[in-house]
Amino acid sequence: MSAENPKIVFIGGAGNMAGAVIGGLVASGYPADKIVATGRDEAKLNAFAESHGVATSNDNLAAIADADVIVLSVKPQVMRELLEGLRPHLVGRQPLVITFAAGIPLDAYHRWMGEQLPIVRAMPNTPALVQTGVTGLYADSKVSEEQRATAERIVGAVGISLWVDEERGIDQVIAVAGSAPAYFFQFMESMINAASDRGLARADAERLVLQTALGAAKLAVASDVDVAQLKRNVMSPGGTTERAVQRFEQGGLAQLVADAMRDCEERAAEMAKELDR
Ligand SMILES: NC(=O)C1=CN([C@@H]2O[C@H](COP(=O)(O)OP(=O)(O)OC[C@H]3O[C@@H](n4cnc5c(N)ncnc54)[C@H](OP(=O)(O)O)[C@@H]3O)[C@@H](O)[C@H]2O)C=CC1
Ligand SMILES: O=C(O)[C@@H]1CCC=N1
Repeated sequence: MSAENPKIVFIGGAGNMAGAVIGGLVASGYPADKIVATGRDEAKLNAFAESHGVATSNDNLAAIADADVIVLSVKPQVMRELLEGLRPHLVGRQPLVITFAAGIPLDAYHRWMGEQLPIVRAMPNTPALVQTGVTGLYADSKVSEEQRATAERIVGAVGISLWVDEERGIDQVIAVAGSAPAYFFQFMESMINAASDRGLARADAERLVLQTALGAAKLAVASDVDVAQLKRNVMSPGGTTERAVQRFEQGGLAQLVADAMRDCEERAAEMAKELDR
């Protein structure tokens, strides 16, 4: 493996998640000529090559032939068929494999792909595209320290990362980070719709809501105090914010969020069970 910049082949590379990571990697200065994105849809691949400056291919086998790192980023439901096709071409080889898929345990990859392979489960999120991603990482003892460092370096180029000690930790990362951009988008969407229903021009509502979300997140990251205190700092006694926050509390927002996160985590475990049916 080229220690400096390993050749990374993203299978499913023009999809949402891998596309975001590739976009963030290239923007971080990772050489585009060390990245290949594969897929099946030629038009989509051509558009991706054009916009990201990386090589693309509809031939997974040719693409992985000299790969140092293979990133798996297809939907979980098509993973098994994909990997059983790759397996004969990986005999005697040990590229580092990194998988983004939710709900597929490491032992399934070893069964489908080859027991010898070093495999890292990574759970990124789409803000990787703007290098503000979060990635949970899990590996077993087949993965060397050097390979762990390589995985960490790749995802580290698109945001922060966190190793979890147990595989179940990846499902917790899904609930709190992998799926979570969608929670915030949903909240923003609801605010934009409500403001627009109340007569604010939609474009203005969008601008104000997005900037407020960005400002709140930046402030929380930069601040020494916790988010509960930052919330209180906005709430004047008897004022407007207090009234809005009371409405959230009466509506059970905290419990609703906790239930949604539990559902998310449980779905990951359920997906793992579905593999064996
Ligand atoms: N989206 C997200 O926010 C996150 C997703 N993930 C995980 O990432 C993985 C990908 O999800 P996501 O990006 O959303 O899905 P997408 O459907 O956007 O991307 C999957 C890509 O896989 C390609 N593909 C399908 N079959 C093959 C094949 N046989 N060979 C090569 N490419 C193939 C598709 O390309 P084509 O159309 O050309 O077939 C498609 O572009 C999933 O396993 C998901 O669990 C993890 C964290 C967050
Ligand atoms: O919804 C999903 O299953 C994937 C995994 C995390 C985000 N998207």
